[in-house]
Amino acid sequence: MATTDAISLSPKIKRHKQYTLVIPLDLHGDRVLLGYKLRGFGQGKYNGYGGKVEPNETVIAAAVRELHEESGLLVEEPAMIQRGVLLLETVADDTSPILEIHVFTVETWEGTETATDEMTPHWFSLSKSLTAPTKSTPVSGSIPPSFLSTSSAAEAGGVEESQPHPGGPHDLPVIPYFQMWEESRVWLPHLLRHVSSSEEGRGGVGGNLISPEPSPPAATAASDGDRNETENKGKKYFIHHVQFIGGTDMDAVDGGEYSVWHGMGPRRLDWVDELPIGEWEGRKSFKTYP
Ligand SMILES: Nc1ncnc2c1[nH]c(=O)n2[C@H]1C[C@H](O)[C@@H](COP(=O)(O)OP(=O)(O)OP(=O)(O)O)O1
Repeated sequence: MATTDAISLSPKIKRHKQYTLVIPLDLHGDRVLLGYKLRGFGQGKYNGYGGKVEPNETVIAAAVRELHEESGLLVEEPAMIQRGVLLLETVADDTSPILEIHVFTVETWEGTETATDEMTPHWFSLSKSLTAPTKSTPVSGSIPPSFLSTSSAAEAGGVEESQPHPGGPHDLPVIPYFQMWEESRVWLPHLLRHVSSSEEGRGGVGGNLISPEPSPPAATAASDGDRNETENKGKKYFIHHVQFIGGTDMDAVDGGEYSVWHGMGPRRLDWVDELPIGEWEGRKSFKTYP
């Protein structure tokens, strides 16, 4: 509980640097698409698709562009469903901007997910990924060899389309939360539960694949904003505010190295009716939210 209550954001003036992050969801197939980053910032991690918002580009146009460049999937702007914002701040370095990452999901697109030289696509089970696993959960061990072969091919330099998992959605692995950016294991299970519970009400998400009473959240998730999950139900967007204290990413494939963007410190996750996007637009200073 302390982690969500303790955050006290830097009163210093900091620039915001805008990014996008898009997570394709195949609700009827009970699947979530993530990319495995092959190079650059975040190499060796799974994540949604996204990147920097270019000067004179809108956030939503950047989301559409990055998704297409990195996955081959083509969506129209109205198909982008805005879900929330990550505000990531490092206190290990006074000069780094606040990363303002706008999170979207998409449920319809044209084209097929394709490996690029930056990302290889992987489908994960939606209903099995509603709770953040604890470190001891054998997440990567649950990924069958046939599933990994796409990534190996692309890592070897090939560009190849991912194939549906032969065993169908029931055989898809749990999202490997410990091979993602640290803050993802807090907000992503919340978002997936939020989407699933709204879909359940509409009779969606793979028919009966989502159990009507999902198993209780793991301890890590429970301390990060679950307290008000029931009362947050009608709210549309999340704001996840995290301070990093700097450190070594021990979960990285290569053992990790020191970075100001490691070491998740104080954080809070709030659900809101409206995102104060206007307030952030072009903003050069940073004030405590809310
Ligand atoms: N903690 C953290 N730090 C940095 N980036 C992220 C996170 N968590 C995240 O989810 N992300 C996301 C935000 C973006 O979607 C990507 C990072 O984008 P990046 O690859 O740096 O941007 P590009 O514009 O694609 O960069 P180029 O390599 O093309 O220059 O991760």
